[in-house]
Amino acid sequence: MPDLRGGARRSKRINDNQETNAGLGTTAQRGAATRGRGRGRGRGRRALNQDDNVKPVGPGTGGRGCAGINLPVRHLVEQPAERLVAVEEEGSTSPLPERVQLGNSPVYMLDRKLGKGGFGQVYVGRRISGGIGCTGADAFEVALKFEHRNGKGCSSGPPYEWQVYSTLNGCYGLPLVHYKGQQGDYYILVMDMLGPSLWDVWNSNNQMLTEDMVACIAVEAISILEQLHHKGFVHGDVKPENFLLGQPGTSDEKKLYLVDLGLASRWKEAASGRHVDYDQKPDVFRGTVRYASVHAHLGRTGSRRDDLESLAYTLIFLLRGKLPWQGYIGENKGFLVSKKKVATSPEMLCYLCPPPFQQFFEIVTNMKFDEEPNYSKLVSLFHNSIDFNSSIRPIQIDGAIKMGQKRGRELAELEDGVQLKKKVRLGSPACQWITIYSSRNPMKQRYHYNVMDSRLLQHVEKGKEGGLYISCVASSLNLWAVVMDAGTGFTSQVYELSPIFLHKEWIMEQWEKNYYITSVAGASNGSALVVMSKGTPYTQQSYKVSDIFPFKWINKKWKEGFSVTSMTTAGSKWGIVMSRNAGYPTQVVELDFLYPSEGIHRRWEKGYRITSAAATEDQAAFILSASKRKSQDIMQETLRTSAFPSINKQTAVTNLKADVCSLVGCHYRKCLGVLERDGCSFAWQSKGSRPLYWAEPCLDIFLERMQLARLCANVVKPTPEDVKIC
Ligand SMILES: Nc1ncnc2c1ncn2[C@@H]1O[C@H](COP(=O)(O)OP(=O)(O)OP(=O)(O)O)[C@@H](O)[C@H]1O
Repeated sequence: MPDLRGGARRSKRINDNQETNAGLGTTAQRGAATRGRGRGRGRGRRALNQDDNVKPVGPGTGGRGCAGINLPVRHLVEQPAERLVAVEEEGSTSPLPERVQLGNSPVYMLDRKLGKGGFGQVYVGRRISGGIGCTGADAFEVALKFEHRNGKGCSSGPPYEWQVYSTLNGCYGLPLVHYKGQQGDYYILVMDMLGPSLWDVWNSNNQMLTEDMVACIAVEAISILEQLHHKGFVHGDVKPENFLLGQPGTSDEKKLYLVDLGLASRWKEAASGRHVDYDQKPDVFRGTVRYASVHAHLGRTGSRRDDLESLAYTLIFLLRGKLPWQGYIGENKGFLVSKKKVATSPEMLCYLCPPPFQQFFEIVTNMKFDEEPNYSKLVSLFHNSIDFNSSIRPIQIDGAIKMGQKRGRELAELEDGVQLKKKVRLGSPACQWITIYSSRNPMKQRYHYNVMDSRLLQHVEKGKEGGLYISCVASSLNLWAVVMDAGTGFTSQVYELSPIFLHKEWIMEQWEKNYYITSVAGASNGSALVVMSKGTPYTQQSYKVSDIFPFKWINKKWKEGFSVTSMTTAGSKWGIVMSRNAGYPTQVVELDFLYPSEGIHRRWEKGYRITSAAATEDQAAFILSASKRKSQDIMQETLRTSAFPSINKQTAVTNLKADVCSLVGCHYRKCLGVLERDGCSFAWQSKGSRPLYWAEPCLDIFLERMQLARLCANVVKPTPEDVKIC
């Protein structure tokens, strides 16, 4: 994941972060290319093209928080990645106005500084005359938030936060905004003045808060978020610095407020009331690295679950004084932090915290993208930590009390709910095969696995004799898995097993002969198996080797009309092959530390199907494509197993409980299942809810093998009409 690691480096070394291209062309043009002159990517060129356009931007560079200061990375949705990087210095050195008057507002004199974030500076504004009370439009002191017109949030006009405040003004738990306008070089918000932030309180309390206090913060923060979510927004930057108490010495001094709506976004569309669509853009990060949800690190569209996950980190931080991912520095800080978040089990994270905090964390990290949080259930978790009948509390919990009518009942239901859900963060990595099965017309197919280098030729030659071509290759523990089948449409095929990942000279030689890469696998020792075929629809091809998942490069090539057609890894290196005319009008990527089950299901629902997959020890990436054909017609399922899913493993189809992946076997565009015995293979597939089978070479063998197949989940004995003889 390039942007999480934040730093594909420019490289002149062959096979390191290199992009190599090929296309159909004349011999003369090819000649030019091999002499290293051709850089064009248009038709007719085959040129070596070092990639000089992948630069570090995004989550990895995003979390630039200095020690103690957690500055957010902010941008508007859909802005290009290049514009996402937070700049810490103030937008300008223009002096702030000494007096502020916006429209018909009172005149305020600038007084002491209240705080400063990555985007604005906040000062006390004291009315030069009149004023009553501490809050409200007539208050004699207000908070003035200044953002310079050249500041990073104001490139296209007033800060985005203004729009959000316009919609949300008056929402429970948010400070009231009384005036807004531009004066000189500054956009200025006039709002109620508040007191110290939870960060300040934590700091002045020996960097530790009591359970009682944090439990009160928890329930009140949940109720504030509920109100905000109810209005259709998510906050997007929940952290101790953004929770403020009321002014000291006033009746609001123990009241909790949430400030800074600069990263707020809609989870619900204003017009239709529908939940916004799921998407993942791995080069987009919004939030503050220390408290951001893992989904936010991965560039997924923000939704209600993300605010709650950030709240969980906030609470644990206030209680324990530290989070396990503090202390990372450098340009890949974002990647390291998100990796650590996934690798930290709830038990480790909540060590020494009272049980409700762990339960809260487990519930919110289990939530689906569009799941409606059960706020009152979440509040009820802290029921035993707070004396709801006492009026003396470290933090007012008026909001939580109002919403808490159902607490008793919810608490009982909660017990089951917590236990039923599976854990998403195991804290330890696992090693898995991920096999992708797609329905398609009957055809002959064969697979070999645990193949040593020296045995590869023998298997491939045998398949070739039977008219099969390699359709898919993968590697585990330096052994190869090869799928060969009769339905590839290839007319000729070559392959090379090379100690180099990927062997450019050989690939370019084959490109010269009009072969295109059709599958590729890298082993952990760095060697690679590259298969190149004739008879593909491709007209041009380009590949890239990178130390990080090269999303930016992929994105760039998508815009040039290429699609990802093969993908693999060797150790931590990625190898991506992209081709023109692959027949995929659109592609999306799912990238995660775990198998991204929810994302894949959401993409499936939208008609995408997995067409490439690869994984390093840290990350798994899936490319899903919308096909020109109705891709909804192709059924697809994935299988995760600890060993290659050979016959015996078929029984485990629905019983797998594995969660973390680090190996990928990709077996796609094929049948739903493949069984093989005595050199013969047969496949089963299901159509709709009714299973359909075919077998070769004859029905008897098929039926005998069904004894095995019947062990498979969802497989029933076929009726004669179901059976087609090949
Ligand atoms: N209404 C207020 N009353 C008192 N202090 C405030 C108020 N609003 C903000 N502050 C102080 O100013 C700081 C910065 O404000 P805010 O978070 O809105 O700015 P920002 O630049 O958008 O911050 P960030 O970098 O977190 O996005 C807050 O952390 C807080 O300490």
